[in-house]
Amino acid sequence: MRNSSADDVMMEIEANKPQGNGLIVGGLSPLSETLWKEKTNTEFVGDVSARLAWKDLTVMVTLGNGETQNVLEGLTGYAEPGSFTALMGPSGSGKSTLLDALSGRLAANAFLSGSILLNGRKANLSFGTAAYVTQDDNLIGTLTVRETISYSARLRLPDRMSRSEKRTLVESTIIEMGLQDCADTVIGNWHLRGISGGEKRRVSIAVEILMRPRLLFLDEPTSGLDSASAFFVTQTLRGLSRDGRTVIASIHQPSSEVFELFDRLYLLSGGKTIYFGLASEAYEFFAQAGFPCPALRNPSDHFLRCINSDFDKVKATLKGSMKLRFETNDDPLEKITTTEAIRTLVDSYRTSQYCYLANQKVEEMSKIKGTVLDSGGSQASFFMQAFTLTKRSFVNMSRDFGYYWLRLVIYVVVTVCIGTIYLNVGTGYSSILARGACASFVFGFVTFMSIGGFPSFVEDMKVFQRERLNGHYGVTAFVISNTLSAMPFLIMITFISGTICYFMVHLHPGFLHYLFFVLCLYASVTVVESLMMVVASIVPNFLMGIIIGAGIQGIFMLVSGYFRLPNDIPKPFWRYPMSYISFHFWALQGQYQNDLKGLVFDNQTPDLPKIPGEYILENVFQIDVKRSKWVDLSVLFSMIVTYRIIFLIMIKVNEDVTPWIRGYIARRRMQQKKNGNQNTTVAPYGLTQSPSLRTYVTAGNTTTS
Ligand SMILES: Nc1ncnc2c1ncn2[C@@H]1O[C@H](COP(=O)(O)OP(=O)(O)OP(=O)(O)O)[C@@H](O)[C@H]1O
Repeated sequence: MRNSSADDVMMEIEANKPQGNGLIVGGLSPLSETLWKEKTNTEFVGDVSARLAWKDLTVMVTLGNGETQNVLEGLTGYAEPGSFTALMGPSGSGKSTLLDALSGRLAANAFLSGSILLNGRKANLSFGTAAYVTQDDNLIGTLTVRETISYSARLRLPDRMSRSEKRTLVESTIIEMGLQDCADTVIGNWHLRGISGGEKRRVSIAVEILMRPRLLFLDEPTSGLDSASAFFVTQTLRGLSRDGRTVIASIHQPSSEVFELFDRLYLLSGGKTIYFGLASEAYEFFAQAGFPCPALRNPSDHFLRCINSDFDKVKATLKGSMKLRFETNDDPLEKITTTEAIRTLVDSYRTSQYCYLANQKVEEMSKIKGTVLDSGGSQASFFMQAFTLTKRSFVNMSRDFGYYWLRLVIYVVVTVCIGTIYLNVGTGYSSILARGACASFVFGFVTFMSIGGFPSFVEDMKVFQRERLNGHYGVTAFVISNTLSAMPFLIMITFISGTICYFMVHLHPGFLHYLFFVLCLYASVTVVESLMMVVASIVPNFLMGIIIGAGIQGIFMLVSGYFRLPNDIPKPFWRYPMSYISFHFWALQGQYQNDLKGLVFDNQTPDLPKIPGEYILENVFQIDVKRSKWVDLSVLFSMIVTYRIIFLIMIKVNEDVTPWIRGYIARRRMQQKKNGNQNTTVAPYGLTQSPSLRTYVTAGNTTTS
């Protein structure tokens, strides 16, 4: 069977190959060519298009009880430059798994056998070699479409590329994706009305095609869109493929207009191939197999109707006249079960010319060793990445009312309340405890409110995970930018609220005392932020994260030395190490000294001598007065650094160690099951674990498909 339309396209691309200056770049538009030239100093670049082939691909997953399940079984297929391949099948047929297997993103409990070849070589596609557009549009809601694409360009394009060149690339991408009309509209979030779902999807695609990747994977790019938006998105994808790119997308339920845009169709059911070939010939295949598409039925609906075994359950539950109507219908599908139809179609495909041609083509493709495509990840320097991320994050924080502005309002209100309650606290006998309680409330409850930023951290983490997996920037640049961008807001919030509190309560007078108080408040709030970032990297669900963060802070508060005096805190666990780990402990110790040292307080009765602050510190609050309060402050700052380092380590662990451990556990379970029950299916010979990042990327969405 000849692929006439794809061949025509290929000829067109061949004819358009730019030549000259000894440089030959295959199948690229002038813009794409610029990027590839930027990437290499070699005289001869060669054909950089991506030919992807997969042979006998089997994916087996281990379930919680150690049982195994084949999600994909012996799939063979290919995707060529200049063509748009659609993966279709009923829910649970393995579309996402095939896409994940091809892009190197399988879950840790999934094991892969067979081969995946990119340009005739074993493929290793993780971190940016291929672009992957996920189902969820994890974009920053406060940025406009143009800003989103521009920041992405600055994050990844080489530093030596001029600003005007970068701008040209951004503008051309906006035009390519048909986003001109909404270029200056914000993406939108919970309080900002933004662009439509279809436009969001196109922005997600625009960001991924900026670096002109040769291979583009998309997981259900049309899901949740109305038919017009779905058509527009699909047409854009087809347009992208015509630029010499290889585009593979899983599509759930395409309309007939959308279906007509597919070049090739990979139809799956229960992890088996039902059909692979030209989309336009699927109609003929189904007719040959005994399931012709009835007149007036959308072909894609018909194909999915034939292979969706859920229809058996629907038929079984239909009673009476409806059932009779089915049985008297001429449609062959109404006479047999879907399971039987699937079996017939799988067998028909295996013995068909389509299968024969696909195998032959894959054999051919595996013999030709083409260009090794390097990572399509960032080409910007570390400093450029860190600078751009800091700026982007700062802009987002300043525009998102819920990030810091709302907190500023609450902090001001709460500190005015504190100021009113402890107004001019003085140096009377009763003010000794009042000062202690005031400090405890400020460093306990006021810092606790920083937990309110957690939902925003979770959103940031989702964007980071998407961008990280597509190789946009490194972990260190993200951690540094995150720390720097929040700094001005935290300084503003803590200095404004700290100043209100300090002057209303009339704490120990003197500039250094004031400075210490606000610095201590700033450090404590930043420690809480850093702690919550660590929590966000472990528990990306915002409700669970807030509960865990609140729990940790509650425990820290208990051992701060206010609710139980330091010497009375039970040893060894609560006193050592818990009170030393608690930032409240250091903040309170420092502030008590800052406030009381040097002051003299009235005694219980006027005839008794006045009480020096040092005496109170040592005997009432059990504070070590020999230790400088600045030491306490330095400990708080070192905690910020420590938590940020833990945050960085946790991200690295999530990326590298967790999938490895999960894979190891899955193997162990499988082995144990095998030992306990010889009949259980176990990994066939040659099954290898795939490079795994899928759990990591989906963790934020609490789904694995
Ligand atoms: N890592 C995994 N662990 C356990 N089961 C898995 C795993 N990955 C996939 N599966 C199972 O394999 C089957 C195919 O899943 P997959 O997500 O690939 O289907 P799909 O065709 O993309 O479905 P949908 O259209 O609903 O997203 C499902 O039954 C799913 O539960």
